[in-house]
Amino acid sequence: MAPTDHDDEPTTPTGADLHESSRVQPGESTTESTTELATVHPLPVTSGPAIEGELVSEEEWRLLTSQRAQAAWRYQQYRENAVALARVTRTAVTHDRTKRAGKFLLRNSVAYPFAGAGVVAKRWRDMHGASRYERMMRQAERDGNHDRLLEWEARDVAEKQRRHERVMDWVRSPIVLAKAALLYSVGAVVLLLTLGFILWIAGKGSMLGPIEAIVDAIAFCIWFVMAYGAFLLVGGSVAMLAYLWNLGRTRPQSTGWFAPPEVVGEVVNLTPSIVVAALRDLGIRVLRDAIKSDADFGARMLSMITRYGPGSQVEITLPPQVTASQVMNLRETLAGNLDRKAHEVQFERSPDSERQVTLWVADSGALDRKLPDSPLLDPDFGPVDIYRDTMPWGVDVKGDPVGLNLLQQHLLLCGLSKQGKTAAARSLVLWLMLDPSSRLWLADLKGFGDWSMFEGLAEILIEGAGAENFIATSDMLEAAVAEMAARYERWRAMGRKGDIGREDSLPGSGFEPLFVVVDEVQKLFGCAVEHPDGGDIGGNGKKSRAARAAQALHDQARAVNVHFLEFSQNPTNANLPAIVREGAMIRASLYVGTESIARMALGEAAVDTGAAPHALRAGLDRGTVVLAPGESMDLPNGATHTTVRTHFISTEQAYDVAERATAFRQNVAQRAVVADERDLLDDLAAVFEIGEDQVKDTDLVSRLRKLAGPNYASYGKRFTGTRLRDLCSELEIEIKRRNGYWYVSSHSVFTVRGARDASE
Ligand SMILES: Nc1ncnc2c1ncn2[C@@H]1O[C@H](COP(=O)(O)OP(=O)(O)OP(=O)(O)O)[C@@H](O)[C@H]1O
Repeated sequence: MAPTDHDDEPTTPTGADLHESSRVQPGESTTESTTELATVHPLPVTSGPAIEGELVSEEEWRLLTSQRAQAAWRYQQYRENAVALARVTRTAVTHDRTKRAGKFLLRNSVAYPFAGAGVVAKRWRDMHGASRYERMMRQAERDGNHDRLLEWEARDVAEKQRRHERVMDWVRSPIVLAKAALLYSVGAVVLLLTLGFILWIAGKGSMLGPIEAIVDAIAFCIWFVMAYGAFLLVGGSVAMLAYLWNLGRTRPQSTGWFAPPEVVGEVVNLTPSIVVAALRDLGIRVLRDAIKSDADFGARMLSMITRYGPGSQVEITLPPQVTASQVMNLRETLAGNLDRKAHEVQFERSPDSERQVTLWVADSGALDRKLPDSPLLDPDFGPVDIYRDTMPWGVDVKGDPVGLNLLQQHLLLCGLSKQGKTAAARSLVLWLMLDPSSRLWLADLKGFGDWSMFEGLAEILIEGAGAENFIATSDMLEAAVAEMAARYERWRAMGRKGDIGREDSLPGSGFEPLFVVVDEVQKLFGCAVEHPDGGDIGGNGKKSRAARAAQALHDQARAVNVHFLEFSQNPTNANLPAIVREGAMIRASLYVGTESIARMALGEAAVDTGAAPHALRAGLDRGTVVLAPGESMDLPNGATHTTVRTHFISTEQAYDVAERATAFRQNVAQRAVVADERDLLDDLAAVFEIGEDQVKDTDLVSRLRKLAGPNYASYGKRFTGTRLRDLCSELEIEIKRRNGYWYVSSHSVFTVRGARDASE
């Protein structure tokens, strides 16, 4: 009961009440008898016995007896109610569901119909104005197509003339129209009277019958419109609104703030409108104008958007006067427009056209997911055969494993300090050592123990900076040049020609794969130390002993199984001469500070086509390398580079792998290269995805490799798109060429396999 409520009904006192009332009389102080429990206030009863006894607190008593306390209590209740109401309202209004529902309502009731009206207005302007002609003329002018420009100019003039004549017709027409109306009316009356006369003669009606019938019909129409006009109006308006809503909903441009939830914030899939809007807002005027003036709002620039790994991919054909490089230079802006970070946006410019670019956009945060462990850490991994296997360095951003062919390739890996260069480089050398036939000469010019696990495995191990070590490293390079020359001589003396094969390079053959590795190589080329035998060690000219030796190795060592692997911090012209940089076939870079350093690390071609180690995040993308593998690896779609998240192998784990490599060498009997036989037809049938009609040959090669695993030699590094096509031709599987790419037909694969199975 509220404190101000009263119960006017007299209540019958119970025995206990009476007993109590007999002890406590009104006006009597009861303090003494009740001090232990509570203060008893006598209720203001004027006469008669107490009808009820109740224990109340001081506050309750005030509420029962004081008007002011009751008013204060009421106000407090109002305040609490108001605060609760405000809180509930705020929660409800700011709740995600309310926002979504609000956006849904506004989108469907306002944004779509208005957008649809915009489309109709644009179409109307196009149909009735000169804007279409002007747009086409501007486009032709941009394309430099003068014939088309003149043609559209002529059409524009003709259309303007036609429109002028129509306007003049309207000026002249009122008198003509009035005359015509009068003539038609008189004619109609005469006709109806004639008809009436015939009917009257025939005794079938009155003379004015037909005229009366026409008047009745007109009266009925007026009545119908007056009676049902409201329905017609509402029906027509609803149909019109539905038409505008549908037009607005299906146009490719986003409705901005009103857009459905999947196209703002944490975007998972790309939609054409998002890509077009992101391109439009890049700040390239020509691109923006081309999109705005396009009847399709720029959607025609895009191919179908497809899922690829943990992201989506789309091919973009830019309008004339816009180049892929212009867009790639605005990587950060584009990434921001797509609600992504720069490293989550990958470009591959088509080798065939400056205006074609493939854009891959990672799902938000997908590139920060944990990588699987390196296969090298599996205690059962190895021994490897570098003639057969590829090095499982990591996975590319699209989630495909990257296997690097390191045989007869020189390699350069660069990166800013503390980005994981040593770890990424060391995993390569660990893998090489898991082939018992590989030999290693190693110089670590930092000497912090990062490479000490190779003691016992490396025939030469130099650790530490300082003049002595620079001299020793320079000697090591020159010794490698001498070894190279000796191998050539021996090979010639043996009367052999052509490549050195696996059988020729077994341990003890003298042609074992030799890997000459220098970590922190920039110190060597940047040093100002003179060799005791004369000449500078560092420098970038012809006088530099180290640079001369490196160049000689790059030029000729590959063919005789001598490899040069360099790992360098921030390369500059001073510490990594161009003649040394350019000789490496495989080039890779971790995060570097600027595009110009990226160019030194990876070369102009890779950066020009979109490779961007400078777009990686310092510290966050440790171990992520942008790889330009040259011809050592078939990249899908003929790409020049890929981004690899390398598997991390810690220093302790590196010791375990090195121990395993040592054990393999102890029982060095070269294992036979036995490969399980696989069936290409079955494998091809397995790698086509449901609904795929045809797939590029190089994509199939990647998929087959993934299917068979890194140890299956037949799908190893020599298994290229060309090889696959040859095998398909032998099996009579249909291959087609389109836009410069080769495609294998899935239908043909299944048909050939079905025929084979039936004949078996
Ligand atoms: N792939 C990786 N994932 C996570 N952390 C890594 C990865 N690679 C390296 N790191 C960590 O980054 C730190 C630096 O690694 P590393 O020594 O390999 O870098 P660096 O580029 O060689 O540095 P510096 O050139 O200064 O020697 C190490 O503490 C290592 O634990």
